[in-house]
Amino acid sequence: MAKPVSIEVWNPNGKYRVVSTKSMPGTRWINLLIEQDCRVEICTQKKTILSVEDIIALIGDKCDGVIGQLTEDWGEALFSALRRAGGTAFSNMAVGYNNVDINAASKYGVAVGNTPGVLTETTAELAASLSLAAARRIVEADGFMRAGLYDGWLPHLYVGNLLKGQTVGVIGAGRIGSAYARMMIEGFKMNLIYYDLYQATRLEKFITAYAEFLKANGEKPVTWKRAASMEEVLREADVISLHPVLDKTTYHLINKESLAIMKKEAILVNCSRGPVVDEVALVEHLRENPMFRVGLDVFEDEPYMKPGLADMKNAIVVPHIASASKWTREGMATLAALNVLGKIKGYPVWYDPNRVEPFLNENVPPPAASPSIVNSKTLGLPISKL
Ligand SMILES: NC(=O)c1ccc[n+]([C@@H]2O[C@H](COP(=O)([O-])OP(=O)(O)OC[C@H]3O[C@@H](n4cnc5c(N)ncnc54)[C@H](O)[C@@H]3O)[C@@H](O)[C@H]2O)c1
Ligand SMILES: O=C(O)[C@H](O)CO
Repeated sequence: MAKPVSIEVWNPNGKYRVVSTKSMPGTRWINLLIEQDCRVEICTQKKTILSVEDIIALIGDKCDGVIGQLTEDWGEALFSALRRAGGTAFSNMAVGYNNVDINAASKYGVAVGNTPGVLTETTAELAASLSLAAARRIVEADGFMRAGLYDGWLPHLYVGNLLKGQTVGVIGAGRIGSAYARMMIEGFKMNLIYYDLYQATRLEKFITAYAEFLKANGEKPVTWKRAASMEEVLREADVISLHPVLDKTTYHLINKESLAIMKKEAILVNCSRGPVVDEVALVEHLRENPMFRVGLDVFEDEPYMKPGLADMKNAIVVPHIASASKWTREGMATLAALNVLGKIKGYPVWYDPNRVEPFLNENVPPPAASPSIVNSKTLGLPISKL
């Protein structure tokens, strides 16, 4: 028998019981649920990662829907428990849902929501920050200053790379990968090479138009190329940023062999998911190639780092904060709550998960729809015509 889990309750007399496994930023998401007759229970347990047993205890005997986190293992055990409690709705407070077994959810008739779009620019900005920090050795230089080692300007002190005119490589040019590419191209006039299973048509059009603009103003135009293979990107790019989903095709996409074909002074950034990179191979590569630099927001065995990584001066590491801006995190909470609410109330699924802005305007009520349900087709859920 699992121990009871501590909770905070809002609107105790609400008809529908919605559980959030974590406190989430802002209050709009709570208010939206309360306005629609939900009793909201927020787990207040002082434990960062909840176990399956903890969550089963939270679900209890009657639960209509759950808002969960990417650190939780949402599989057979949790979806069957949710279904037994009468629940049909779950949403990750994240766009990535590799922690969720979609087949198990669909088997129990549970809709699975995620939070696309609201975090695109915020995440791309962190990838751009890591790219810059690595190129200009900002973290190393900051440590040097704080250690009191600076005793005057020197021609060789913390010399890094100029991004202008270099090539940025993007693996996975979806929402975030494309936003990052635009930042690096428009901001730093880099050239692009990308690899994705699909053509990034809008991105290509943007760069073509930007190149025309530069040319018309007497500047060197930027260029773009869609690579036929990921290896082509790795060979040619000076800065490579990883933005694919994590699935069987992308697990250890970056490994000993792929690292070996990258330029010795390349920069690698990962703001996707840790297991996209073989971290043991990466530590080895960083050790053998001191001019190779890496910026990591995610780790293979999160929250842990593989042995040796923390000692590498050519690595910048931050704790999975790519989507951590106030506006984005509040928006993610709102989208996750509305995913769950929409299913409970029998609303349709929003017609385009790439256009979620109408749900984020605090001055008007959100559309009566679930913003993004990833198994909507399998469950045969109706799509909004709004
Ligand atoms: N670090 C963070 O805090 C953070 C924040 C947001 C998202 N993410 C991660 O970023 C991922 C991408 O988010 P998004 O909104 O851009 O999703 P998206 O679906 O718009 O983009 C993912 C892209 O990856 C491509 N892809 C899939 N398999 C591939 C493969 N084998 N090789 C190359 N490309 C492949 C897809 O075609 C797609 O274009 C999420 O799934 C999540 O895991 C991390
Ligand atoms: O997938 C996601 O959304 C992130 O990892 C957290 O923002």
